[in-house]
Amino acid sequence: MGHYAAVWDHRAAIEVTKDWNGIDQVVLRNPQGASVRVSLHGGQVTSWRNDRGEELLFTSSKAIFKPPKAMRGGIPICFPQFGNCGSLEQHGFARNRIWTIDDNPPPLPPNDSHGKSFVDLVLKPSEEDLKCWPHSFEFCLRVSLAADGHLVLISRVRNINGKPFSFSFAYHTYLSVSDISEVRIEGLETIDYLDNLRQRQRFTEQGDALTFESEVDQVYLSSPNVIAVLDHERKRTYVIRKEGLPDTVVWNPWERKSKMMVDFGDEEYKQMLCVDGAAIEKPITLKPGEEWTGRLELAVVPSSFCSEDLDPLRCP
Ligand SMILES: O=P(O)(O)OC[C@H]1O[C@@H](O)[C@H](O)[C@@H](O)[C@@H]1O
Repeated sequence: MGHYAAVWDHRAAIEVTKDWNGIDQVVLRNPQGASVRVSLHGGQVTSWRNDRGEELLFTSSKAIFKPPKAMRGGIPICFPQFGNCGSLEQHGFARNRIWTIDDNPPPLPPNDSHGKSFVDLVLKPSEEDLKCWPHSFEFCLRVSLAADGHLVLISRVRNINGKPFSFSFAYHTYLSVSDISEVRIEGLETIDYLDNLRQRQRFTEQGDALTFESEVDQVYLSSPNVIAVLDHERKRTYVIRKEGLPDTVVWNPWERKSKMMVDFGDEEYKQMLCVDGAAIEKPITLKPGEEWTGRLELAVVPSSFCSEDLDPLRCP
C-alpha cells in the first residue's frame, strides 16, 4: 500500500463513465477517497467530494442535465464572454460545448502534476462557433485532485489566430453552504466592485467581512488572490486561491430571482454561494501565438484553521 502511494499514477486514479445523457464524464479519485467528477459537456466540474464523501459543490435539485444548456451547479466555465456584456450567449459558449480528453496536452510544470490525479481536456472552436466568434483558439483545461483533497483547475487559452483577440472568463464556482445567512467572505473588504444589480456602478466594499441578507451580484475588481468563505454552521471554510484571474464574482440570486429560474429548487438559494475567480473588467488580450493561464485552487479547512498561508486574511 505504501509502495502504491509512492508510485501514485494519475492514470490509475481516473475512470471514464457516461453521464445521464450518455456523455463521457471523468471521475478522479485520490488515495484518501476524495473524488471529483468532470463532464465533457462544458468541461464542467459537477462534483467534488472530500474523503468522507461529503459534497462540497452545490447542484440544484432541478438542474437540467441536457445539452445545450449548462447544468446549474458545480463549476461551469464562462468563456469567451462573462454574463451578457457582448454579442454571445450568456456566459459564452464553452459551457455548452462538448470538450474532448487530451492525451497529449502541452506540458505544465511538474509540480502541477505531482501526487495528483488529473485529466486534461481541450476545446477548439467549431465552424459554427467561428461564425459568431471569429477567433481560432485552443483551450486546454486541466482538472486535478491533489492528495490533500484540493481541487485545482488550470485553464490555458492559446491564440492560434492570425490576429489578436480578447475575451472574458470565469470559473463560475457554486459552493455548497449550510445556510447563506450564516456565511461570510473574508478578503474582499475595502475592495472596489461593480454592482450588476445597479447598472454595473462602482462601489467600495465597506465593513469587516461580506455577509448576505438579499440578492448579490457583484464583480470585485483586482481582488486578493486568496479569500476565505466561512460557513459558521458547518464549521467549514473554503479557501479560494486564484492566479491570472484579477476579479472575483460573488452571486446569490436570493428568493425572488431563484423562483424565476426553472432549474432552481425552492429555497435552494440558501444552500449556495457562487464565488468565481474571473477576468471581467479588463478582458484578456492575446496576440497570435500567445497563451494565457488562469488557475483556481479550492481547499476546505475546518473553521478553526489558522495559518500564515492565509495572510493577509486575519485568523479568527
Ligand atoms: O443563469 P446563468 O446563465 O447560469 O447565470 C447565472 C448568474 O451568473 C452570475 O454570475 C451573473 O452575474 C448573473 O447575472 C447570472 O444570473
